[in-house]
Amino acid sequence: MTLPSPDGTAGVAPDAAALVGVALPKRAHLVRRLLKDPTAVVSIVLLIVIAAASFAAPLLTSADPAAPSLANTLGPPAPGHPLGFDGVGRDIFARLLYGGQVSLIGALIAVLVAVAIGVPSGLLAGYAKGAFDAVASWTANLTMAIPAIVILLVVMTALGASTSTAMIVFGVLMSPGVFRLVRASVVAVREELYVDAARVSGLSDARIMRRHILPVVAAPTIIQAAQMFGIAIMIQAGLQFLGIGSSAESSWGSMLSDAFSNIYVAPQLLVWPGLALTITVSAFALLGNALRDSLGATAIKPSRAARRKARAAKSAARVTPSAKTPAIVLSDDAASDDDDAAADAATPEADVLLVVENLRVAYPTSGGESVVVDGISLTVRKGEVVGLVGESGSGKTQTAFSILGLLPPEAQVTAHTISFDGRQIAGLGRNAMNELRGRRIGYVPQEPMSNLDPSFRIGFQLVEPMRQHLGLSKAQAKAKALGLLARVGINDPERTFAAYPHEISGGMAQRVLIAGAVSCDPELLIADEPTTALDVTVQAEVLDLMRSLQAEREMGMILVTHNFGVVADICDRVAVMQTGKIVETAPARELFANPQHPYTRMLLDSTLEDSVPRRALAAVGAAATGSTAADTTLATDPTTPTGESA
Ligand SMILES: Nc1ncnc2c1ncn2[C@@H]1O[C@H](COP(=O)(O)OP(=O)(O)OP(=O)(O)O)[C@@H](O)[C@H]1O
Repeated sequence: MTLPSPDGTAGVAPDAAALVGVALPKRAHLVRRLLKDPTAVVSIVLLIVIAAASFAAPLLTSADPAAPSLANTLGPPAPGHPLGFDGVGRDIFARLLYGGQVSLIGALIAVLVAVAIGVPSGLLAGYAKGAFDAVASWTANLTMAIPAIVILLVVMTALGASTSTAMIVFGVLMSPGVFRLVRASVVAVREELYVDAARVSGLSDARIMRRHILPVVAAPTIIQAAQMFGIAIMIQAGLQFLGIGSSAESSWGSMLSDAFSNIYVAPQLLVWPGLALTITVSAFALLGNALRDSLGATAIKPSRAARRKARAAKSAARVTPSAKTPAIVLSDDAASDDDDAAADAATPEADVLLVVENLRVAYPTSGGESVVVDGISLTVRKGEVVGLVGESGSGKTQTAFSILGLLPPEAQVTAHTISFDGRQIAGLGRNAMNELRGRRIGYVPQEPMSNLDPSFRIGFQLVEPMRQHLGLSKAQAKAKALGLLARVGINDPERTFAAYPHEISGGMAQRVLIAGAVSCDPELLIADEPTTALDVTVQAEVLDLMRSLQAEREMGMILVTHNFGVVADICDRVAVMQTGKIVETAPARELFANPQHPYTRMLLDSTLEDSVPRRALAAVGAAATGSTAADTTLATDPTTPTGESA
């Protein structure tokens, strides 16, 4: 007896696995594509005819499929009995039609049970991971390891020979296949940056699941369900053939059984149930294949290059914000240090927006721990732009993610304080952080393309957080989104609003993300290398946009960068990071004029050394950005070293 393989990659739906991570296209597109595929059309027509004939059986024949007649035993076709009689004189045509009902309903029961168990458990296990995932995966493996036929025999013996019971049990036995496939789909998609972005924008887990995860899970599940239908029909016929199941029911399996008992005298009895089974099962298999082709071809996937870039960015940062965030342990002297930090700011405390004091982030290693942020302190005032500068691996992103509460669960985070607008946010629960992220703290990521969900239009992705955080109606949120798109310099906001991410350029995508980040009027914006992934000609424009948005909204801003050109262009104050420590903090002008720390001098030297100042690209560009020629050179021609610091 064939059951779905444990990993969902062979057995019931070998090809469904290829669709892991692929979103379900719009229904109209799918139907149109299916109708263009002759295989799909033939299989759908066949299935409709079979289902219609089965369920219209009382209209098509007046014969009783279960009434034996010794006088008609193995009788030939007769008026009203077009296919003749079986070994006990029952009408074959009636049995064939009513048998179709039993087969289709039985298969439907099995598939519904498998999907009802497999989909929710797979979603939960893949999304939440942890203990539930471990227990569910273990249970699925165990269930797959037990021979289905043995379980069916035991259950049927204990509960009675009913086809429905057998199919419910079979559905339970098939559910691990669905579970594995759904779990794999969820695991694949939850690692996508656009899911991280949705989390950063403060969307709840339920919404992320419904909007971003479920559409991706739907495609492979539908394909697998089509394949499971065929298998369930075969299994059900097999059980009936073996005599397991109700003998009062007409079924294709029991017709086969009867045909085998009379194989030497009336071998033609095999033809009708054999044909019915072959055609129905083949139609389901062909439909599954056609669905796979249609879903695979129409699904909108991020380009390979975008995926490669996203992977590279992820492995460089090795940060995977997860649904679970590590608890931030507050040091005992939190209150007093909080005050100290605010005092350090040398401005009235009312101006202080963010205070980070003595933040430390470490990861367990085989030999102990690796400290990636080592006791840093940072203050951001209202309306101030603080640059966090340092070479690759110095801990900038880890610092930003600590503030956003997005470090992976294995991170060990301690801090005297992380306070936002006077409120301690270190160690806040997920819901409380969701209230802050996206609403009061915006985030602009490094990888514009990967942070937009490829299966949703731009407009939808902009509107959703505004509706959730600001309680706007659809129309209000759309109006605001269009205004924002225009504000961030997108020429045709309506067109971009209606576009999918693959239909816009990287520069436009970054503008869209900036629009999204400021859409709920945050007081603090954290921008993690927002121009790194962009073409140099677009970098200056995007920086200019960020600077003007920041000024007009008086947002505090942390700008993570390794580019001193960007710092010169936009930052009021700069904190220089080296191997997890802040080695120097100074107003930007002072830092450039008189760097104190040797590491800062080294970074500045390596940025400026030997670089030939270029003329501004065009007077318009310089005027637009308000930059000097030297600024433009710095901003567009960075030569900052990128070696991993120890
Ligand atoms: N999950 C993790 N486990 C162990 N180490 C990690 C993890 N995530 C990040 N790190 C390490 O933390 C250090 C700081 O990483 P971080 O991403 O903050 O650097 P960065 O200064 O932002 O660099 P870049 O400019 O390349 O993004 C790096 O050495 C990185 O390898």
